[in-house]
Amino acid sequence: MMTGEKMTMVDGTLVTPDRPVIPFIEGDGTGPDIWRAAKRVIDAAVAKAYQGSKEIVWKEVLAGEKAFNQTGEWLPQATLDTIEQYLIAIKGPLTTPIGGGIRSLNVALRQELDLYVCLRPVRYFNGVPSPVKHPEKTDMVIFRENTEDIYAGIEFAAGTKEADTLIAYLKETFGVSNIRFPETSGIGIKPISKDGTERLVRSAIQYALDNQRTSVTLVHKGNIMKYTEGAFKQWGYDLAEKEFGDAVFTWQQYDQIKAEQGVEAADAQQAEALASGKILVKDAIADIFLQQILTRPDEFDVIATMNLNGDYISDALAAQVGGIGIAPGANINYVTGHAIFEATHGTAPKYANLDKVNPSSVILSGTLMLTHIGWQEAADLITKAIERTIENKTVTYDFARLLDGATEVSCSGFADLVIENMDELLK
Ligand SMILES: NC(=O)C1=CN([C@@H]2O[C@H](COP(=O)(O)OP(=O)(O)OC[C@H]3O[C@@H](n4cnc5c(N)ncnc54)[C@H](OP(=O)(O)O)[C@@H]3O)[C@@H](O)[C@H]2O)C=CC1
Ligand SMILES: O=C(O)CCC(=O)C(=O)O
Ligand SMILES: [Mg+2]
Repeated sequence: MMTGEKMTMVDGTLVTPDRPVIPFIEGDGTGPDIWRAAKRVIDAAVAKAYQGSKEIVWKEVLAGEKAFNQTGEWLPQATLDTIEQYLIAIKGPLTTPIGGGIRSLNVALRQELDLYVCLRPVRYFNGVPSPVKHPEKTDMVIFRENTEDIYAGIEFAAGTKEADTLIAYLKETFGVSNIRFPETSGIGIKPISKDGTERLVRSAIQYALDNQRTSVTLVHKGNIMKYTEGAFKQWGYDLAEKEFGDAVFTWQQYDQIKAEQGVEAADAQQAEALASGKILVKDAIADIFLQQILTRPDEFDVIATMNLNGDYISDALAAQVGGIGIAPGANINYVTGHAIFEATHGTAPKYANLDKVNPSSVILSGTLMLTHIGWQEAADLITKAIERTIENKTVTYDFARLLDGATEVSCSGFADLVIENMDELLK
């Protein structure tokens, strides 16, 4: 049996041995198909980039249907303990039933390991069919808060003792009178904290600085949800100015200069700040943001937002660059070093075990993982090989159905071609 070593965090820096042990969760539905394909591509890229001097030692951990069938538990403690111990993991999608049954295992993993950033980069790959005229103008990186919001799962079904008690408490103690149908209302709670906002916005701005990005947009519905989403915006601006000082220029500063010195002075100071390379920290209300990412996507760069907005925005932006088949993601705690890499999409159950769907989202989540552990050469090799495979119009069904002259290949067939194209690139 192959032996490997644990990844470690030393003085805030991730240390990667040459043979790191990385736990993986296969996933439900199409998970096994796409995971098998992605694993082969990741292994091939590492082998080719480092000629055998580095290798990932995979360690399977169970979650979802496979875990339930084998252990009677959906998310065994042993899985959490193993990821906790080995720091980094990668997973296929896991099923969440609608309206009842178990709560999301995907969300549980993020909460249990306190993976507070959901990082979802959205970029265009040349040749991918897209519903917009200029998909290449979409190049954004979503920082979605991953532990709070309505997504925390604090909700009570209509007609239960808990819902009735909460509704009565709201009415009697706070004088709440606008629950339209109190007898038949379910109740959900939306916690948004200063701590949670600050660590998310801090990570987004730091990312923008480290990756030569130009702006960070705080996306919120703060006009309506004032003390949750509105507070997110306020805490975000305050954090930017307090912790990043001269490295940023905010719209809050712009408004202040405008109020004190007029619009021309504000425009001039903003122009000067941006010309000197400062990051612009701005905000957008979520509804107009969803219009503007379509009408003027080049005005947005890094996006910082709360959990539910981030969920919607991820799929909307993925569509602009060709769909969910090519949308990678990572759940990260930058302080402890824990991270779980996973596609943006779900289990697509109707395609399970057909060897059909696009494995790119999990493969590209693998490149995020390789970048995260410092193996950039292997990550770049995969990205270039995917670019070439798509340019050759050898694509899975999702792209083939929209692309004239395309050759449709299977999930595993796409992985084969990506691996072949790595060899071509290395010639
Ligand atoms: N992080 C996770 O593990 C996530 C889990 N889920 C869970 O997944 C389950 C199914 O969710 P659902 O809402 O149907 O969303 P899915 O993302 O699973 O699928 C929706 C549609 O997206 C397209 N699609 C998804 N994956 C691929 C792929 N790899 N290649 C090409 N096209 C793809 C398919 O479109 P088409 O029909 O047009 O071919 C599919 O029917 C639910 O239980 C949900 O809770 C959902 C999101 C994230
Ligand atoms: O956990 C789930 O089932 C859905 C989660 C989701 O859609 C997401 O995180 O993007
Ligand atoms: Mg989603």
